[in-house]
Amino acid sequence: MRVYFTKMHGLGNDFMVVDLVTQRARFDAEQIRRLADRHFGIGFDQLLLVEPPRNPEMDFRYRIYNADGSEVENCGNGARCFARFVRDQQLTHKHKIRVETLGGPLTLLVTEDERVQVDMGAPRFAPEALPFTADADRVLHALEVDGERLEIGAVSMGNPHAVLRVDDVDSAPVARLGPRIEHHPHFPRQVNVGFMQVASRHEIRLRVHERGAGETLACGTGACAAVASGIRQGLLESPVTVHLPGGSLTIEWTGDEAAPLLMTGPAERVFDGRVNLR
Ligand SMILES: N[C@H](CCC[C@H](N)C(=O)O)C(=O)O
Repeated sequence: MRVYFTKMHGLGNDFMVVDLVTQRARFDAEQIRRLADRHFGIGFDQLLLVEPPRNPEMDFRYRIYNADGSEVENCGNGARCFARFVRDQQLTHKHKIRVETLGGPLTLLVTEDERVQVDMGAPRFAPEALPFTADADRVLHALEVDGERLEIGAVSMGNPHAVLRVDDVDSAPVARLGPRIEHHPHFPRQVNVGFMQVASRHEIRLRVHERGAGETLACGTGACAAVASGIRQGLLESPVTVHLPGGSLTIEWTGDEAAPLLMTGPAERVFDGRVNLR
């Protein structure tokens, strides 16, 4: 089966985007893993499938799969690329786009300069929202990893995030601790792991070891989770510029736990392609 796709990225977090409004195709986990491979396939961090909405009040549904084939609830950089894609493909002419995701509804605003602002919804700190095995909702949780006692912020942005404060992201033990926390038994559905260096009250540096994809050049939901945890700890004030290896995002949040986080950043097209699915 021949399928047309577009390769896109948000600050280097890269995606294969497929229009399933005008095309028909089915992707299983094995196929996704093969397509995600950067030597034997197309290569991407996540696959984004654009579908008609199930709820008539929404404009689209978009499904997100990690490179390991797992379906996930939310993808911040992916949401910006999705918004750019549906307008470029003439699937909509709206500037305000409502979309269904596994993690809940999102509202995307495409600005005149083609930047995209995403209402990422409110953060959730209750451990069961991630899910995370903990006795109570805390600003910081103790987590034992290979005999080391860590303190983490636990935040759900629809998808689960553990946020670890470090003095210097460049020397942070991302490769060693990322996978160990991702697969820690206290995270029954695994977890994305953010390593946050506080540069000022309005600026952080961040690296993210992503669940199901490894360290990526940027993570939108990870940026939101780090800012939410940092503001809740009294370390940060909105707006916060988040410097990731692939570039910077602006995150706004009033600190009211019912209020949504707003994320603004770029979305780039790289190339269009065609692939034959088995
Ligand atoms: N790896 C994430 C999904 C992609 C999130 C990231 N690419 C973003 O921009 O938010 C998870 O398993 O929850």
